[in-house]
Amino acid sequence: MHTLTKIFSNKFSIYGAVIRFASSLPKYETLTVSVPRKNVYHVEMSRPQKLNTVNKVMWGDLKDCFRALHDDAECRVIVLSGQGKLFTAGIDLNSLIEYFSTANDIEDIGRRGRFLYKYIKECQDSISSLEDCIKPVLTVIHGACIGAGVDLITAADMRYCTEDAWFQVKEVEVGLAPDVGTLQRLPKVIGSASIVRELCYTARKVYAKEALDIGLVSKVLPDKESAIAHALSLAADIASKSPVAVQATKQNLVFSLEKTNAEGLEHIALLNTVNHQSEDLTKSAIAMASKGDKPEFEDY
Ligand SMILES: CC/C=C\C=C\CC(=O)SCCNC(=O)CCNC(=O)[C@H](O)C(C)(C)COP(=O)(O)OP(=O)(O)OC[C@H]1O[C@@H](n2cnc3c(N)ncnc32)[C@H](O)[C@@H]1OP(=O)(O)O
Repeated sequence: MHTLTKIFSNKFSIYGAVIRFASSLPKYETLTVSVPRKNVYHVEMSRPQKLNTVNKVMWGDLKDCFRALHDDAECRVIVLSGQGKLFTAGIDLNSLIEYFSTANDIEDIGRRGRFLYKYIKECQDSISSLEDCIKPVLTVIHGACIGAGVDLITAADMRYCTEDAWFQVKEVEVGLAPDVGTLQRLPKVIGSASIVRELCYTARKVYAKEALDIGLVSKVLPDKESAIAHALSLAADIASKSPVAVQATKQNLVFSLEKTNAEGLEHIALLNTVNHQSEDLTKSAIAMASKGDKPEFEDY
């Protein structure tokens, strides 16, 4: 057997798959990032002992991580999951209490309002970083996905869950109206205003089978291991395609959510005015026409 392993500065390649050394990956206190497949990045919420609850540090880490991956040319697809017994139990209620108590210490209503507004906007930015990231984000949900978890997964591109998974828009039960994305994105994800309102007003749990029936998830897998394997395999398939084409597709899908068809069409026409000149298109077309090998694409 000839030598198939090449050493680079911060990555190595085995059988053509470039794997980054863990030491060269970004580090976060509440997230773990790995590269299990070529160009596929796995982000895991890693506060299992705290049920992956979203505290102040995790709000910041999520935003920093997805912004970094947006700019990382080697990263083409991201899989997001949670370590431990469940995906996430939502916002860390202790950090929520701390935040309210800090707000209450501010005497003036105007200044208190400014403080609260800034906090909500920071949390919104953190969730929106998944949608703003130009790389497709697949989520794998096991156990429970509560409150802020629903905000998080609805900002992602695709959702897969395990048979034991359940989802809960729990905010009204803790005296809040959801304010970091669920009310905006869930209706677009599941398409039934009636079901969205029922879930948001009652805070009832949605179990895996119903989640599949209403289109919240694309597929239910038996357990976490098979769900992660399924997501990684899909991610690897997407990562093997032209990153120019995949990323323009996400950009235009996200843009078109808020726009008329005419505006969406104009946007993709402008994007493709540039992208039709990409070598990816030529490579793909030649491979298709000649029934040749699957093309390899440069990082983007
Ligand atoms: C600007 C605002 C932005 C975003 C707002 C988002 C709103 C939300 O996210 S609302 C949803 C908040 N989350 C919850 O209400 C979940 C509460 N937890 C539970 O219902 C349960 O813990 C469970 C997730 C169903 C798991 O149950 P179980 O397996 O029986 O474990 P427990 O014994 O209940 O919990 C273990 C341990 O974790 C602590 N904990 C659980 N959830 C939270 C939480 N969200 N925040 C902080 N701590 C949490 C729980 O108190 C236990 O702690 P011990 O010290 O071990 O007792």
